Amino acid sequence: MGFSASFRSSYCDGGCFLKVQNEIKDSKMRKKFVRASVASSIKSLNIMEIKAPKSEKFRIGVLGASGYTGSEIIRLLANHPNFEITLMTADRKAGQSIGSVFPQLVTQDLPDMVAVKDADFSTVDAVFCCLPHGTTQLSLPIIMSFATLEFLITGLTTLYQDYLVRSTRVSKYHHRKIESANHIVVKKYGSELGFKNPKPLKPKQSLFSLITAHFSLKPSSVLEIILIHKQKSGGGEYTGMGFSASFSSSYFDGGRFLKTQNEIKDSKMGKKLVRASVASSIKSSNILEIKAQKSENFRIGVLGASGYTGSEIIRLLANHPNFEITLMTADRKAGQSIGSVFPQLVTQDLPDMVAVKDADFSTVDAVFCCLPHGTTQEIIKGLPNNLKIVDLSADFRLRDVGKYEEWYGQPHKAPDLQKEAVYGLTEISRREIEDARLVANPGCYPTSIQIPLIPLIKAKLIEVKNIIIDSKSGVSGAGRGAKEANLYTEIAEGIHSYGITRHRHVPEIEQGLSDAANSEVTISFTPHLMPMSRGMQSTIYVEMAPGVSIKDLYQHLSSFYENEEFVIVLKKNEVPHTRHVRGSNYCFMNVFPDRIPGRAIIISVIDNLVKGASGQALQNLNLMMGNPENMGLLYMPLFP
Ligand SMILES: NC(=O)C1=CN([C@@H]2O[C@H](COP(=O)(O)OP(=O)(O)OC[C@H]3O[C@@H](n4cnc5c(N)ncnc54)[C@H](OP(=O)(O)O)[C@@H]3O)[C@@H](O)[C@H]2O)C=CC1
Ligand SMILES: CC(=O)N[C@@H](CCC(=O)OP(=O)(O)O)C(=O)O
Repeated sequence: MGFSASFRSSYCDGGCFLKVQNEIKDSKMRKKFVRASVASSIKSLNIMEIKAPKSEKFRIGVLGASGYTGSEIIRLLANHPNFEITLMTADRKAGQSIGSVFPQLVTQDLPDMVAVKDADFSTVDAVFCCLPHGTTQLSLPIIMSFATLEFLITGLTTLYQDYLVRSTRVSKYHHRKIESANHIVVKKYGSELGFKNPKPLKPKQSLFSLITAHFSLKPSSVLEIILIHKQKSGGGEYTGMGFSASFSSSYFDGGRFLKTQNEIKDSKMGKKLVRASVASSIKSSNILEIKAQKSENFRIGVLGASGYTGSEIIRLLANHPNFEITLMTADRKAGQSIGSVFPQLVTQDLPDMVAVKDADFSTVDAVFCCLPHGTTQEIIKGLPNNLKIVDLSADFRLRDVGKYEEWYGQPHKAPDLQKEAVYGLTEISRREIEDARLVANPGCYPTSIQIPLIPLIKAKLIEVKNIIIDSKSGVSGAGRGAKEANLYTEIAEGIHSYGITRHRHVPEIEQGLSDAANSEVTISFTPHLMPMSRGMQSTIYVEMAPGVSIKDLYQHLSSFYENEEFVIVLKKNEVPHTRHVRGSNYCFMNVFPDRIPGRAIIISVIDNLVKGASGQALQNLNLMMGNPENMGLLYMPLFP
């Protein structure tokens, strides 16, 4: 699978993208090639219905789920197509839910953690053992005592390797395990050394000594050893996985594990249901063979690909099943490759960036416009009018052209287009966005503020006077352009307010809140720059309407956003943190009583580059192109 990330399912039937459950049920999907990666956390769509039956899944246990490597396994498996977590253990935190221990995983529907001694290993086919060394040896016998479990363990602790590999006292049971393995993969520092058809171990000989002798390695070598066993039930085989970040891809053809290119080619995979986790960046594999046809994709342009929001679009689209980037523009960096401008994207096979004036827009169906405000109106005016456009700049957000000129200090260069633009706060304006050609993606501060306030104002639960908003942003909010004010020395080790009473997001926020209230709303808004690269928090102080309680606000927000994929009202008293939404499209929020009677404090957090910009933009383009709204967006937050 791709890096750190999330896959969504795409179901393609002869090039026609399937939207509704019935279409999918009626399609020939079960016989045809399908490029599917199934997310486990889809709430609002009917995709659950078309998930493969449970019997096709492997049930996974995570021992030590309350630790960092355990939670990273959970993050990665959130989008794994056929590994489903059915058991999680913890020690001090046994009995707790994953969301209470790792709020960034609150969206995952998982069992509570139990103590290892209480775990029922008959509910799993494989385990990731993420326990501290010194405890692992004690835990493994408990697991191994379940004879029915044809288990495979990827040791995340050195001690596990000690136990299975270095120990001179390999038990008969382990001898049997090793000998029955029909393939052993040995890795050193991530590189595969190979090692097939293991020779039988002599009594008391450790596997480690066998391997080090075989490869002439020093006895001190640290190796990762993966045993591949034939699976007793189901007739297939399964493979172990590497250390938490390196997943092996699995190709199943009628339950059979495909190993070589020829086997893949010769298989009936082209006609059968294939559940594949497709890596975009694995060069050595032949996954490209089974990627969906290019013609089934929408061709996407990214204008301003060399900026922060542009590169975030590229990161998100790397795992999007039917949006393919065919055009990218830059200004100063025109002519360069994406890998030279953003080395973290070097694995992406993308066209070089060109200047907007040299771009061939006949090669795209839709564009994300990630340009500075002030440059965007003219550029969008010049685009072919069959293109769908999501504009991330502020140039089309204000309906009142006069207000734009007043707050942005320049004339509006495309007032006609302004009439057509739909303001893209997805959860609020979904219907209009679906039919729009040009969507003005909201600013990051306005997103974090309007998501909690609009439902409360519409329901008349809060007063519209005296709304005080204190917001804080990471520095990426200011873009990648070099500015003295954004030097490390200017922003590290301190915070400061800016744009007090005159920040250009004021009219945008007031526009949205006034629409909700059906009357003019004026706010107090003070943004702050924080010494962090991403993240945004808005702390909002409001006066409740007469007779309204905190409970009413909480209940209304909870029910308003109950079926929303990306807006999460946390449990009572839980404080939203920016670090719990980092890299994801989630908005976490909560409501707290103020000490002043009748007032409430609302806190909402987003990642300014994702829900505050590129993630919401992708949500919008998904809607405009008829995709499920969450497609390509189920990246779990990156924490720590
Ligand atoms: N950063 C954030 O958190 C958010 C930003 N936004 C908005 O999204 C837009 C993009 O922001 P961001 O990515 O941060 O900005 P960056 O400054 O990081 O990137 C700007 C991009 O536009 C290109 N560009 C600059 N000037 C011109 C021009 N005159 N003609 C054509 N291309 C040009 C740059 O090319 P080159 O690198 O070659 O100079 C670069 O690709 C802005 O309007 C911003 O306000 C919205 C929400 C949040
Ligand atoms: C930290 C920082 O400088 N943030 C930007 C807002 C980023 C954003 O969302 O602005 P757009 O309206 O351009 O989309 C600012 O205050 O101007």
